[in-house]
Amino acid sequence: MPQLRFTTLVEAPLTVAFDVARSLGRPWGAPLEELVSLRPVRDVYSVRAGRGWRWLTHSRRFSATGAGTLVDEQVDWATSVPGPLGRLLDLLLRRRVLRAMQAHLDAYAAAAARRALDVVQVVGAALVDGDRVLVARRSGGPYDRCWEFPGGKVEPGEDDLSALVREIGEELGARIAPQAFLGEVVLDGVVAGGAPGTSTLRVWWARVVDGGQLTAHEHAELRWVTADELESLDWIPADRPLLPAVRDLLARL
Ligand SMILES: Nc1nc2c([nH]c(=O)n2[C@H]2C[C@H](O)[C@@H](COP(=O)(O)OP(=O)(O)OP(=O)(O)O)O2)c(=O)[nH]1
Repeated sequence: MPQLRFTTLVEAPLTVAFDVARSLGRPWGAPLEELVSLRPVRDVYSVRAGRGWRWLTHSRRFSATGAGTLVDEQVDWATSVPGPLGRLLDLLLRRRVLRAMQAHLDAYAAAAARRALDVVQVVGAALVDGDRVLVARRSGGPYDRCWEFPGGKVEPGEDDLSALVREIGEELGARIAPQAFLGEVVLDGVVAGGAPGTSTLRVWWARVVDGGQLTAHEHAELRWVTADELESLDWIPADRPLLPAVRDLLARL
């Protein structure tokens, strides 16, 4: 069965990458049927009886990376003509799909990066020391007394890692070295006046580099916990999907 794959790295959080992809539509002239829509990680569309094809499906997977959202797309189709004529038709369709997707993806990546500028992002650190990770308890606001990853909002023009280093300096009085990207979750609450479900929290594994004492300048409490203690804490609910990645990290180190 003919098939083409495409990979695009979009400078936008998962939610923006997904929402912009959907608002732009698909580069096919025929009506689309939505088969799957799992915001913000996956969707699948199909087109029936288009020009020259019997059917065509277009699936996308959106995954978080430290550099933005990776969008993996796959287009599968079947032609209605058998034999050599069918093979020729397939070649023509392949060229058409390639051209349509390339134009679509260039416009898409640019539109998502532009939209990302309007969405305030949150970054957090999973600070590890030995077999423990630092968790911080919020003080005040809608998540009063809930546990979270220390961090905060990325300021306009700032990149994620600079924001992370700055926030941890302000909140804990410590200098950190980010090590690796751990994961991204959708925040269902309002962040900086934005629509609920638009901002995401992106968390990096990090180490404290200056070896000094950590001080809770903005939190009610700081605690170093083991992997086994993680689940039982009263976390901000949106953070929970990140806990398996933190457990894995602690098991690996
Ligand atoms: N830092 C952090 N924020 C989280 C987590 N989970 C979660 O939903 N949030 C939400 C709570 C807030 O709505 C938002 C972060 O805002 P913040 O108040 O910590 O940011 P900030 O330090 O930049 O604060 P400010 O400018 O408002 O003073 O993200 C988490 O694990 N860590």
